[in-house]
Amino acid sequence: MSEDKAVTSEDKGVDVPAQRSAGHGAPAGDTASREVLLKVTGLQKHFPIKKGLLQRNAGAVKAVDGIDFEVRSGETLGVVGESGCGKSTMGRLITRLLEPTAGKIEFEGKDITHLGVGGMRPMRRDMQMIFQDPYSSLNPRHTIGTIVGAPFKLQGVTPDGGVKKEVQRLLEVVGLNPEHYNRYPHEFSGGQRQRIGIARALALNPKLVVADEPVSALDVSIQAQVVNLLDDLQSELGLTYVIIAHDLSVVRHVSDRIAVMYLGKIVELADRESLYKAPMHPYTKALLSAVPIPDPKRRSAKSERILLKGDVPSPISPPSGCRFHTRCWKATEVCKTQEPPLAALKTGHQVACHHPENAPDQVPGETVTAAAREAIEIVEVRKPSADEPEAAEPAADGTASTDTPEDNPKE
Ligand SMILES: Nc1ncnc2c1ncn2[C@@H]1O[C@H](COP(=O)(O)OP(=O)(O)OP(=O)(O)O)[C@@H](O)[C@H]1O
Repeated sequence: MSEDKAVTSEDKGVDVPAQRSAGHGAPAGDTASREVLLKVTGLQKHFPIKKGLLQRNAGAVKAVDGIDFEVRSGETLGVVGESGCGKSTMGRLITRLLEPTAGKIEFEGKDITHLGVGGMRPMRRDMQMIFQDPYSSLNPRHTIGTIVGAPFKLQGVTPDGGVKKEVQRLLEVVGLNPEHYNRYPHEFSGGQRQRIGIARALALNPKLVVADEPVSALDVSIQAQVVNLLDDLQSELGLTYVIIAHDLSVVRHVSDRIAVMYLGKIVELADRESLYKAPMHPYTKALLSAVPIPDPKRRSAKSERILLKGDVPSPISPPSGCRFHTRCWKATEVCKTQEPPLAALKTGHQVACHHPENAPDQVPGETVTAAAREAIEIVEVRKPSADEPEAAEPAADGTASTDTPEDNPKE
C-alpha cells in the first residue's frame, strides 16, 4: 500500500497522531524484507452438512480447502475472488472467529490455530476485523461513544486520560467530529458509519486489521474516501492489513500483494505490479478484464471483457483436478485430473495452473478440450466518449471521488 500513496492525512485534514510504538510499522518500502506477522499453512474450513432427524453427516461445504500464505508486517494483502469462494471464511479463520478444520495459523511466530477464548483474549488486541456492512455491524441502540469504547471495556483496559478522551481522539483520527460522541449510528451516513467501525477496530492499537469487503456496501463516490483513510492510517499507525474484496479495482491501489481465491483455494498470489501487468491464472485474467482501465491513454484502446459462462461450481463437491477447469478456455485433459500446485513461476509470483498466461506452459503438448472452447464469451467493451463521465473508482489519489456533503466526515 505504500509506494504510490498520493494523499496524506494532512492533505485531507485528518489529524492522525502516532499511536503504535517504534518497531512495528516500519516506513514504507520493500515489504519482502520485513518480518512475517501472520503465517497460514494448509488452512481448511469444511462446514459439515447434517441431514435428517439424527443429524447424520451428509458431506461438507469446503469453504477454505488448503491455503498457504504469509502477511508481513506493514504490508497489505488484498484477497479477491467471486462471491462464495471462501474469502470471508478465510478472514474469520485468521482472526480466529472460526475454528479451522485443519492447517496452522501462526501470529508473530505463535501457533494460535486452536487457542480457546481465554487464550485468544490477549491476542484480540493485536488483530481486529472491520466488517462489510456498516449498517448492521453497529448496534443502533448504542451511542458512538459506547460503540468505539466497547473494546476497552471488553479487554478491561483504561487508556491514559480515560475512555471518553481516547474515544474522542479515535473519532478525530478517522475524520469524525469528536463532539458527536453521544450521537447514534442512524445519525451518520454510510461512509461515516464505516469510519466508526474503523475507529472501533483501532481502539486497542492492533497490529493486524482484517477488513472484509470494507467498502462494498458504500456508494461508489464514498468508497475512495474510506479506502484512502485505511491507506493513511496504515502509514501513520504502522498497521498490517488483509483487505478482502470481490472486485480487483477496490484493492488495486492499496495492496502490496494480492491473493486470488477460487472455490476455497488460492489460485494466484503475486506482487501487485506483477499481477496487474501480467496475470498468470486465466481466472485472474478474466477478473481483470472486468476492471475499468484507469490510464486515460490506454482507455482509448479497444478493451475486451472475458465473460465466464456458467456459475461457480458448488464447494460441496468441487470439480476434480484444477477446480477452474469447468470454466476455463485453456483446459485440457490434464486439468481435469491433476490439481496444479501453487508454484512460483517468477520471483514474487505464484500460480496454480497447468497452462498459465504470461509464463511457459507447464504441461505442453496438450489439446484444449471441446468444452473449454465454449467456456467463455469475449465482449468488446464500449469506449467512453470524451464528454461522458467515467465511473468513479477508488483511486489512490482520490481524484475519482466526489466529496459528497452526505459523507463530509466532520459535518
Ligand atoms: N457457517 C456456514 N455454514 C455452512 N456453509 C457456510 C458457512 N459460512 C460460509 N459457508 C459457505 O462457504 C462458502 C464460502 O463462503 P464465504 O462467505 O467464505 O465466501 P466469500 O468469498 O466471502 O463470498 P461472499 O463475498 O459472498 O461473502 C459458501 O459456499 C458459503 O455458502
